[in-house]
Amino acid sequence: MTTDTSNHKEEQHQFSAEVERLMDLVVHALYSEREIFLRELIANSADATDRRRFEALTNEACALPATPQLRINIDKDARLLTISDDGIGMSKEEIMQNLGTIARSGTRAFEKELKDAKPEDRPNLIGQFGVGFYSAFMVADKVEVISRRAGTDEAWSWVSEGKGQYTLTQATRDTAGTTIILHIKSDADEYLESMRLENIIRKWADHIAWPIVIKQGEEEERNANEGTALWRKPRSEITDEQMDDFYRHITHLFDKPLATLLWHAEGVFEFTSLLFIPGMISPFAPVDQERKSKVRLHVRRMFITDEAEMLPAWLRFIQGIVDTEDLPLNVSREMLQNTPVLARIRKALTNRVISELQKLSEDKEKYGTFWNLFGAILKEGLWENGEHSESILKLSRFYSSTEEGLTTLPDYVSRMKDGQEAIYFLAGDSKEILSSSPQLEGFKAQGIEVLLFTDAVDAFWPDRVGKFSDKPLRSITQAKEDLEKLMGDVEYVNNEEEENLLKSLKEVLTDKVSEVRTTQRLVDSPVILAASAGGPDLQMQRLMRRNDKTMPSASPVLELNPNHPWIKSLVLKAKDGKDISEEASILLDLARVQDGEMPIDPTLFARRIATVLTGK
Ligand SMILES: Nc1ncnc2c1ncn2[C@@H]1O[C@H](COP(=O)(O)OP(=O)(O)OP(=O)(O)O)[C@@H](O)[C@H]1O
Repeated sequence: MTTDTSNHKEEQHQFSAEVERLMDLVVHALYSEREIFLRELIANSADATDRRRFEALTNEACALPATPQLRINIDKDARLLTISDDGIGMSKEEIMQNLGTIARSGTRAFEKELKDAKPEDRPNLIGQFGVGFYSAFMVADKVEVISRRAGTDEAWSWVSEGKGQYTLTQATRDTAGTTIILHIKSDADEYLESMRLENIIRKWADHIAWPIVIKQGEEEERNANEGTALWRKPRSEITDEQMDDFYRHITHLFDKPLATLLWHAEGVFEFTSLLFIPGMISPFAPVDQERKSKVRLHVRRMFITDEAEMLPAWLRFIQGIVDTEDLPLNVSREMLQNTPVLARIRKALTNRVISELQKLSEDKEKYGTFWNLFGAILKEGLWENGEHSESILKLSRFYSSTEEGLTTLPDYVSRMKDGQEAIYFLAGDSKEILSSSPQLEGFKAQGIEVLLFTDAVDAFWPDRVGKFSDKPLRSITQAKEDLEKLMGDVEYVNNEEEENLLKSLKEVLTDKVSEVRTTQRLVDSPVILAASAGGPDLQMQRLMRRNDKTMPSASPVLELNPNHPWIKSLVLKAKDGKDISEEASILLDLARVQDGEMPIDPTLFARRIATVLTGK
């Protein structure tokens, strides 16, 4: 492979300012770990080869050579380290785009993470921010890239010393692919030693499915990776370190997995899967809107796609790979959607993951960590209310009004009181708001446990699922009759003066509440909101309104505690024919605030309170 620049004009280009800053960061912050440049370049070459194989499915002009390889060549005298692949290559525009600008803008985020990360975690940040290529400048004072896009005849050479600018020249390359030539720095001799490079490859790139061959001077070419994909080995032959490295490689995370599942399925259909429950949430999760499983599908070790949705969306926190023998290498997109083989693998995987979670749940501490990270996602499966609902319900953990820490539904059921027919819950924004909510007062007084639902999805799934072990799930904001029943028939009849207050309040709040009534469920609080008869749970309505401001809502019921001194004084005020409209508004706003909602008009609310406190 030669660079023929004699007949071609050189073009000078400036790096974007972000690239320069990043290069500087990468080169300096990671200097002590500079061997990872090789991992990054090999990963890029392997990705490029995967992409070419995939593109060849629909475009014959991109077909791979018979034995695609990643080649590493060492020329000690010239101090050159060359990494060359048969990958997809880059056009001139792609070179400028990929090696001159930053795809994922985030220099500042990168800088911050680098500063916060422990030194041993820093190398993994590189992959995460997509700045791997620039790590070449840790060991090279000049880098040349010669690339020819598959399906084209044109090759381009990119050359840079990593300082502000690069040059582009038209070049020649016999076949499609990319060659990267590193002019090794004077203090980086070690990277001109084949043994050293082989060690790095064994450490970082052993799982790369494409053969990596290494050649030094006149020496024989040697295979540097075992070419056995890690997941194909028995667990006993994989060290924990290799496993953790592989986890970081495919997840782009920088911790250790919470749980690892290596499964060689044999029988009717054969596949291997290596799945991880991450120990952290990806920093990109909040911007990653795609609610889909990204588990990678391989066929006979070759990467095919990460869009085959190998697991249901509610297991999308699981990462890893599935490798099967039962599909052709040139599997088409359509096939990915329709083939019964994949449907069966998906089903088997889902069942296996669920049983793995059941196992994990025996370790209370670990499962607690898992639950805090991913419980909310898992519960989305309840909303689907499919065949796995029962299992997910058993795997679910909840806070409770009476128990320390997290509890389970079976445990709740075992604690249910005589005569208690339903499983009661209260949904809201946080455990703190919920555990001191006046909504609980009546149930507490009756010694009834209430589960505290704190995830947004909790406002929705109970309606879908309906019951657990034949016990209906019921929000206490909809449980007026239940509570009355539990309290026995101590029916409270309003006196005429109380009726009068209720009527006046209803007149003032006419368009904001559906009803004003007294309640016996409050002990210490004067007022509370309840769902209107047959209406949806209050938290569900709140969440829907937060999403869509124009959402019409069912007006709630305002319930008063007739035994509370403030309500008693209002009864008298109304009896004397005095204006109670200010108090009416305050009552409603207080009830809203208790549930973690805003007053209808916060400023007016503040003013009203100030006025009342001033005694005017
Ligand atoms: N050998 C190669 N063949 C083809 N394209 C390449 C090659 N090396 C790099 N590129 C292109 O340059 C881009 C930038 O590479 P870089 O290593 O900086 O980041 P990345 O690969 O996108 O991110 P990450 O390091 O997280 O994988 C790649 O996305 C790819 O498009």
